[in-house]
Amino acid sequence: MKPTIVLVGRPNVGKSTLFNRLTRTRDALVADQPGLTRDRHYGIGRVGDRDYLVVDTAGFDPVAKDGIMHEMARQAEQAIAEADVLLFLVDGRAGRTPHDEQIAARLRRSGRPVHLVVNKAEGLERSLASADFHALGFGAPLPVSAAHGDGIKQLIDLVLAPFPLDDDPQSSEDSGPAVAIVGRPNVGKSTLVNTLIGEERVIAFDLPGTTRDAIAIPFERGGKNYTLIDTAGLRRRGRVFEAVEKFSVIKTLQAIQEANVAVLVLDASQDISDQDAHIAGFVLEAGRALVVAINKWDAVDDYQRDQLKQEITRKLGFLSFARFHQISALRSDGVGGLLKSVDAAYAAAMSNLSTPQLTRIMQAAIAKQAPPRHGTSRPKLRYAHQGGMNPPIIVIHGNSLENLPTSYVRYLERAFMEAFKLQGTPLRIQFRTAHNPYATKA
Ligand SMILES: Nc1nc2c(ncn2[C@@H]2O[C@H](COP(=O)(O)OP(=O)(O)OP(=O)(O)O)[C@@H](O)[C@H]2O)c(=O)[nH]1
Ligand SMILES: Nc1nc2c(ncn2[C@@H]2O[C@H](COP(=O)(O)OP(=O)(O)OP(=O)(O)O)[C@@H](O)[C@H]2O)c(=O)[nH]1
Repeated sequence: MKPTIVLVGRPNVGKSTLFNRLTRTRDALVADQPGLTRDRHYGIGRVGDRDYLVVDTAGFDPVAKDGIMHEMARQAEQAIAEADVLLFLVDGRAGRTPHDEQIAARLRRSGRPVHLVVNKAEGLERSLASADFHALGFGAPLPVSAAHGDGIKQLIDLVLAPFPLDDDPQSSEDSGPAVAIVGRPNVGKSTLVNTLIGEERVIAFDLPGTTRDAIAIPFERGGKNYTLIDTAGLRRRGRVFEAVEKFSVIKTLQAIQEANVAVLVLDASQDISDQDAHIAGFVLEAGRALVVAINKWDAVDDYQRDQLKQEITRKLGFLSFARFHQISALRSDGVGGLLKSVDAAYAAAMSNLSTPQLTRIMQAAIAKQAPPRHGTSRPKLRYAHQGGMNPPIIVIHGNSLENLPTSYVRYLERAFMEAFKLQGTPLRIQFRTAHNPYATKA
């Protein structure tokens, strides 16, 4: 499972700046998707070859006692409890403050590994930047500049060293696709799990070795095998599964990462909320295959159904690659169809795309619409091959590819999606230019 890094520190020390820096590479992958707004507090990131989740507790002031500040404090507490690593940020320019000391005392009680990070350290002498902060009692402070990017790679290498490198989810023919059922609180996730995999369909499963591991529950339906990925504390209580822990964004993100296919559950009786859109955005960022279940369809009238359809188009337009199903988990309506789409999305995500075919489709797309000129030159696309699965990655080689506008990249994406019928999975295109073999754009 990918480690979760949680950023804590008093206001203005640079937590959001560090969060943005740590999630920037992933940002680029999903930039310019119409309608997609990113969650400013939870993200997926990669530095070097390390993938991780990162949580910014910005605005979650752990010392506040009531009101909105209290709710934010509650979220910060939850994030601290679920962290694999805490980064305690302080301001190298402002020096140590009483507020830093309060936070230090709180973090010491958390029992989680804490690294003290001195931000805004650019241009400061290393010893000067650190001396004052030793007294906080977290060992040698690590100087960084979130704004300039200094010391970030070293920081990540150091704090993630104890965690094994984690591959993307693997599936075998025996266990079938790994499926995560995700959605905000109360949309009917537990009900859907029970409808899908009611007692008789569950194959024996082991509880995880450590609390960090996700639980994988194998089940069989319609003669096919699936594995349900659950990190949200789903436990068997007698005949049914029940969520024993409260909703957790971190655990939702972890489940998405561990799965081949995410089923996003929406509640037809409620408006589409930012939280729905954010969870959908994570699926896209993680590159997972996706099926959307509009649940509680039984509980809404025609007018509400119409309204909901419009809202989905408006707020979740960036999910046009996915299939939507109207279901009632409670009445077990539409669940078979949902699973068929899970199978199809999984197959699309795992497609083998042959080099000659990819190159042919690319050339046909270029013949129909050439890439726009950039200055005096025109980007030249030479050939394409597959660079990965789940999501399918298409690597295009050529010249001046860094000058391709995003709109043209989207055009190519659509051409590949249509030609290979890749419904249900996002697709990534990476570019390798002769001058700069590592430039990527998506
Ligand atoms: N000099 C310098 N300034 C920085 C650095 N990182 C952040 N800042 C500045 O510090 C200020 C606060 O940064 P934020 O990232 O908003 O701080 P924050 O901790 O998220 O603040 P809250 O959202 O209030 O919790 C901004 O003006 C940033 O530009 C840095 O590495 N060097
Ligand atoms: N009318 C109707 N109600 C449903 C349906 N599915 C679930 N519900 C109800 O919605 C409520 C929430 O269902 P849960 O399955 O507990 O929702 P959840 O998403 O697991 O909730 P959390 O555990 O809080 O994340 C319960 O009262 C269910 O009975 C449905 O298809 N139709």
